[in-house]
Amino acid sequence: MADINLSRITKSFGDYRAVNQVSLDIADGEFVALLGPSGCGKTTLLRLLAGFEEPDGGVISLGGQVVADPQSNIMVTPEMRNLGIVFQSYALWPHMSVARNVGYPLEVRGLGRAERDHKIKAALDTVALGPYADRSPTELSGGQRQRVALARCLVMEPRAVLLDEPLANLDVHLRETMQQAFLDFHRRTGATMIYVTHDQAEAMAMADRIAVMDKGHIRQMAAPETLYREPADLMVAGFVGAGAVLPISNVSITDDRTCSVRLGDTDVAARICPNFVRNRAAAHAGQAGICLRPEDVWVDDAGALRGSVEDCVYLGGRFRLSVRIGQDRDHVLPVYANRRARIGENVGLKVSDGWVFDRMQGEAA
Ligand SMILES: Nc1ncnc2c1ncn2[C@@H]1O[C@H](COP(=O)(O)OP(=O)(O)OP(=O)(O)O)[C@@H](O)[C@H]1O
Repeated sequence: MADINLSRITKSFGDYRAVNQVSLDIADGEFVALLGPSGCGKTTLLRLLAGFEEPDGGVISLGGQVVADPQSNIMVTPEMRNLGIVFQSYALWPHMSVARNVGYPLEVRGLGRAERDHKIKAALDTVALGPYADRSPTELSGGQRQRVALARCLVMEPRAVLLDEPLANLDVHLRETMQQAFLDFHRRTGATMIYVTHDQAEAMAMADRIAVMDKGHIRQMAAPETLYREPADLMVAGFVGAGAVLPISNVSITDDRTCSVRLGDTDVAARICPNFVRNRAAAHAGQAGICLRPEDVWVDDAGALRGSVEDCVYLGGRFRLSVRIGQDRDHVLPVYANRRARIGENVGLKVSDGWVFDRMQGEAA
């Protein structure tokens, strides 16, 4: 397997820049998710990596080999890049058995029967489909078909595996099972994996790091827990995880890591984004925002932050409320509670943590 480096990659379709100056370093064996809303450029970036699209500018390297560099007229074809690709449609041949589907790329390469059979068996065992070798793909469930597609990509011993929304066609229950199958596959093979999705829960559950994309740019690339706890900007804060971002005007910076924020009639201690500390002006220009996650806000009768309950959903073990707060009641916070609340009920809230950042950060991008 190989590391992957993208340096200032740009790709336009007509006047539209689908991928804009994207740089990424992915380590050998890493599982990276490309996450972002529809049309943000995820698939285009994957196609550029695979060699189905040629960049307008920038350099792509796989395992130290430059595979695309328009300035030097380098464009290595998809076949020569040796990448495994798994799409949401499984692209299996219905008239071939599972084993033949998996072994077909080896047949095309001209490998002998014995070597092929050995590799097919190993690949099917990796995705726990050994006993299904003689079946037709039409006799398999959607999840099993996707595992055949994974095995087919594994027999080629690719430098990396690219996955484009591979679970999009599966129902919710099967998606969870398959997430585990992908994780097992990653652990067993140590493959470098790049996984495109617009589903943040899927990305959070599987990836070592997530690159959040928006309008052709990478907004932030970090471990899932860092994206969740320390989003770099408003887009990331809103896209990753449940929570709310409230505009705030009264921020007292305590030190490089913490500050105190006025929320309603109460002061809340919060963590602070390093960019924000450097750009203290943001605090005074009305650009500051606080990101509050539901687990950091609790209903407490003694809480000085007051609001009215708009919604109450039982999650098993606890309730999730939507509480409207603010002088003009113009913000809604997702909040956890131990008891059911009435719609319209006036409740007190306690805030145990928050993340303060510049809401305008990256807006010009
Ligand atoms: N071949 C093409 N010709 C013209 N425009 C294209 C082409 N491919 C992609 N685009 C445009 O580039 C932008 C990015 O598309 P892309 O498919 O990369 O987005 P995405 O993030 O994968 O979206 P989705 O999650 O909906 O698949 C979109 O606005 C799309 O319409």
